Amino acid sequence: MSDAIDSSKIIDGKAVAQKVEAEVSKTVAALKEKNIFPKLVTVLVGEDPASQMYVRMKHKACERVGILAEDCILPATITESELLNKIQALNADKTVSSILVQLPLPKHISAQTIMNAIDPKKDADGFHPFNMGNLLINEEGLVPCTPKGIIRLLEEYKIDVQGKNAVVVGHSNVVGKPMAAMLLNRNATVSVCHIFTKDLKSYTIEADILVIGVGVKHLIKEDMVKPGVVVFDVGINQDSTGTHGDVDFANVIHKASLITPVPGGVGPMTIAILMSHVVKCAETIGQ
Ligand SMILES: Nc1nc2c(c(=O)[nH]1)N[C@@H](CN(C=O)c1ccc(C(=O)N[C@@H](CCC(=O)O)C(=O)O)cc1)CN2
Repeated sequence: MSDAIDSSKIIDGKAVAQKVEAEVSKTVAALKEKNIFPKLVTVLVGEDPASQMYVRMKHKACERVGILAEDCILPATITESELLNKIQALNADKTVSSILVQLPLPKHISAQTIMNAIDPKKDADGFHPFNMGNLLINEEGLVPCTPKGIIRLLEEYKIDVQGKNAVVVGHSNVVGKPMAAMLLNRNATVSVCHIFTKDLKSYTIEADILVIGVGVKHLIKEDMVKPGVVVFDVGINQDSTGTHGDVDFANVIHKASLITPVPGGVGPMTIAILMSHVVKCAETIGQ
């Protein structure tokens, strides 16, 4: 049963993303004074409508903050070695500061092989093993954008992580694993749950901070969380009734102290942080 919603509990990802973008715009303007023109090339393989939409959103964000954006659209039939050649050409192109390969890739291409080929200095997504490795040893440089966005939201809402029980549901390279590392770097006690976890509720019920990104609509119910929990919902599930998160928002909000909505929570932060990473790449390589 869902009662009236207390909007003071809703984490406003759009507003924080705007704040991040305003910071990025200033840095971009300062870089341009020094003849450094940050440029992002997005590589999109195939015609997945969701991926097309995310790439469009990234280009629009580039436009808002003054970053140059270029599209590289490739057919789903491209071979892995052809795609590797394209990445190598972008690595060698001195006008390109960042390269982003939109995921998922078609099944015949190994995403990890492609990530490994991107120059780590141009890796705005933070997926290269060099950048992931640095994250693990608490040398956070270019790190995956979604978990970094969640860290920024924790900071903006002044939520101390140290000593808290943080539960991450999902163990992908894009969200779950880097999220766990970032929380561990901030001295949370971290549990990572996934599809093979027995008795998910026995973990989520202990969470002070709960992050979920598994793509199962409303997996997290009110009875699975404790009062006061802070919830970050990374799930995007589309159906005929609209876009839904992995959390049963209308009911869980009554137990939570803070919670991200879907849409308008974590998603906009992913893109804003990406913008900040493009600038970071440009600063590092001087282009
Ligand atoms: N190379 C990458 N591929 C993928 C990443 C990534 O970080 N790098 N993450 C996801 C998709 N993604 C960005 O690429 C992404 C997903 C969702 C949003 C977003 O803002 N969503 C909106 C809702 C949109 C809707 O209605 O469907 C929101 O939450 O408000 C931004 C980026 C996988 N691939």
